Amino acid sequence: MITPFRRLWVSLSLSSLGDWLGLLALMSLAAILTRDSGSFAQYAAVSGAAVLKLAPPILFSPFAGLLVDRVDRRLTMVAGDALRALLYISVPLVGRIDWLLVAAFLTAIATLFWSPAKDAIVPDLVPQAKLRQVDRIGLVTGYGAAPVAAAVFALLASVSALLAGLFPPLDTPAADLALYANGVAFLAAAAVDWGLPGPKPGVAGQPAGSGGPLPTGGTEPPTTPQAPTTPPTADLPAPGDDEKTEQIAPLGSSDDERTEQINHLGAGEETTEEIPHLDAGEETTERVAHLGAGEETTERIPTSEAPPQAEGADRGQRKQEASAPRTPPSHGPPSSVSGQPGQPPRQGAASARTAVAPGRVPENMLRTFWDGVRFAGITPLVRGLLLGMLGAFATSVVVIGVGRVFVDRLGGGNAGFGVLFAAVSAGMALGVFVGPRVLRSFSRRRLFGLSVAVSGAALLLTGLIPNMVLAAVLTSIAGVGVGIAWIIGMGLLAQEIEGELRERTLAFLHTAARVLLLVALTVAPLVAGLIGDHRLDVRDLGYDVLGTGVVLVLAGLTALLLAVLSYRQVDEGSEVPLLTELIAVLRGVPVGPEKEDETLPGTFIVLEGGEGAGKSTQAGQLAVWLRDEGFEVVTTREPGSTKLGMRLRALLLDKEQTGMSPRAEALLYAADRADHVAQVILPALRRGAIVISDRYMDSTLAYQGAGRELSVEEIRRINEWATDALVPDLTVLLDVPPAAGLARLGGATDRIESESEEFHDRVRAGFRQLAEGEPERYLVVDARGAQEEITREIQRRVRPILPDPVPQDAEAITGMMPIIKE
Ligand SMILES: Nc1ncnc2c1ncn2[C@@H]1O[C@H](COP(=O)(O)OP(=O)(O)O)[C@@H](O)[C@H]1O
Ligand SMILES: Cc1cn([C@H]2C[C@H](O)[C@@H](COP(=O)(O)OP(=O)(O)O)O2)c(=O)[nH]c1=O
Repeated sequence: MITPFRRLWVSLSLSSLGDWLGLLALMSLAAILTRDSGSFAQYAAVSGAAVLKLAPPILFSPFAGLLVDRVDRRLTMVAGDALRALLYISVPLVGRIDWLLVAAFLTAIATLFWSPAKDAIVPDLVPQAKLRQVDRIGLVTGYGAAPVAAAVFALLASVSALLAGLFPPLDTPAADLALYANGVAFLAAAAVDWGLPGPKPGVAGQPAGSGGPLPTGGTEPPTTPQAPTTPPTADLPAPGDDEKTEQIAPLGSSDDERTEQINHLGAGEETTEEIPHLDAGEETTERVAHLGAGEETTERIPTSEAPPQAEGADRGQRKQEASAPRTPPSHGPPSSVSGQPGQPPRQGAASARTAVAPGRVPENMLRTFWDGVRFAGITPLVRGLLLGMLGAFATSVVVIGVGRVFVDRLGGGNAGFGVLFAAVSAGMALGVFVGPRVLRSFSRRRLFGLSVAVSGAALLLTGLIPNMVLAAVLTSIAGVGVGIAWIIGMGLLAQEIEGELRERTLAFLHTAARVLLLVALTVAPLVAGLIGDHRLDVRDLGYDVLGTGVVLVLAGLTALLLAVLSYRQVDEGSEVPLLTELIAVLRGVPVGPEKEDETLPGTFIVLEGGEGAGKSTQAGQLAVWLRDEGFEVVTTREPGSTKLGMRLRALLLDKEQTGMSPRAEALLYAADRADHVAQVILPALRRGAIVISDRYMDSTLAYQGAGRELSVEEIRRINEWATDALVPDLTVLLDVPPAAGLARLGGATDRIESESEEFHDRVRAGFRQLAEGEPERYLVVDARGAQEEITREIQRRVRPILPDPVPQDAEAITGMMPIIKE
């Protein structure tokens, strides 16, 4: 069955393919039609076609969005596709350059109206759970179509040449076939659009904007056709669905929707255990699946394995109740992101991206631009990133601007242009894809500068050595450089700035990229035309100086210069020289003499403090924030985060367990910690996650050391052994007078909480003493303050120690790559 969703997918793919193919074919035909009019006219025609096709969306997209709000979206889509089909077919039939230019402009206008109609129709056709997937499909079809279109173009050009060879009467310009094919693709898209469901009853005739919550972020209940009848999980596995990403709840979702999986590999047994997150002290149940010999079971067990009489077991319950009004506990599967409590419906990933999508935020482009420029001046890092990203992007676009004439001079013709275009765009796509994965232990900031430089060097060589095959290889390398720089730059920018400023800066980036694109496409061919082609004869050796080649060399040099400038701004000034670090990373050895032990890519943050200080609350808040920032976060706690730990916890907190000797108690906490580090913390840190633990070693030093009056030094030694000396990167001490903390909990309940007031006073003093000993590794916060203020204070302290981002949400960030066609 063809679902509306699939129809949409087919239609989007056809349109994207057609758009790219159209751009290539029009540029090619422009070159062919003006071949006899002198080289300058030829350059002007090629860049004219490109500019007329690309400029309207850049200049007018906000206005088109407003107009489309008043008409039927489906019909707008059908009309947009049909019109483009007719225009593309008309170009080779008329066969005149002036009509070609007019048609290029008109197709762009058609796209201008088609795009917002498509954006508005998406939420009507797609259940909320799939919006994210649609986002991704939009990106894949948007960018992925570029190299495919280029390949198709090269193929059609070759077929065309072959046909002309076999049947001389068919000797039409080689781009004709591509344009006809393009017309057919758009006709097909129009037919597919026709089959999309029309406006729903009640919504009919309503303006697109008010029915489509995507641009407005509306809060009406889901009205998608599938949503009410299909359970959210049932429609998840679909083509291209990525389980991992689905499990990561969309930005802004409440923390309790997320679960993490920890794999324990035991003797012949594999256990996948989903542990609860500490979200405002809330504990959810946990599902443990044992995969034994051919047997699979899923059992639900309570979080605390303590016997019923253990007071400790009630704590989770009580906390859950306390926080219930704020975020109702969710026992649902992690993927049920639709219908989230406390979340306005349909404010998923799709709207997160729309917030910065082109043409929406920059309502006043000039203001956006100006704000961006002003902000860019604030930090060197931001300045350097913008400089490098825009520079790399703009210079590589030059390849497309001069490419058509360049390959003509190299005897590449249409097929050659297709190959060149495919090389650049596939390179960019590859760069964006591998960027976060390449040289993981190498500094992201340095890799950023290097990628820009690599793309510059590749362009330089392309211009210097006019050879078709080399050009294809080198331009794809340039593309990879741009892609990597772009994805890393986006990640670093997102980490450096937040809130409204971030959106503005991203909007600026987007606008600037599009403007630069236009400038590069206009100016580059014209400069090439002005330079002209010459032949240098040095004694017997002749060298062809091509105008296009010179422009590529200039673009390469500019990119190299920008790479140096931006590298200077961006590099954090590590003592290890760039080359040393690079070589070390390539050889797979740790960098620098001081890091002889295993270097853990993750970050370890611990919250410490007395009872009721707000540790779980703050751990939850911190986790939500960091996840929104795109990090993988593991929240955990002591005691009791492993299977063994749960049993120890039950023993340790059971009030019936009277007369436990202090040393035994200290050793049991240390045993719990040893298991916790080995099973949960280290694996997460090794894969680069941020681990947030509610209590760690300092609790034992304070409670069993200061509180039980054992030797703090001895306990430290035992714990260093237990944890293999794993020290947190940051410990946040929430300092609160014991009475105030215990009062928040509504009185003492477990074995430790029921200790005397003096005991808790000693514990508090113990914590403070630890923090005073190592002020650079601690943040001490007065936990009597307002919860939100404490959260902000912690964020301020955490921000500088965050690792370079490895965006999991690569697709959301990729969305910021300027789309040429839209
Ligand atoms: N800054 C604060 N001011 C007032 N109450 C708070 C604050 N932080 C947390 N609470 C409340 O205090 C209680 C205990 O907080 P919790 O985070 O569970 O502490 P801990 O994990 O340190 O025992 C909860 O009911 C929580 O809502
Ligand atoms: C980790 C740790 C906890 N404890 C005590 C402190 C708490 O009273 C108890 C942990 O119980 P828990 O319910 O986790 O308390 P909280 O929410 O305050 O973290 O165990 C120690 O005495 N030593 C330790 O090393």
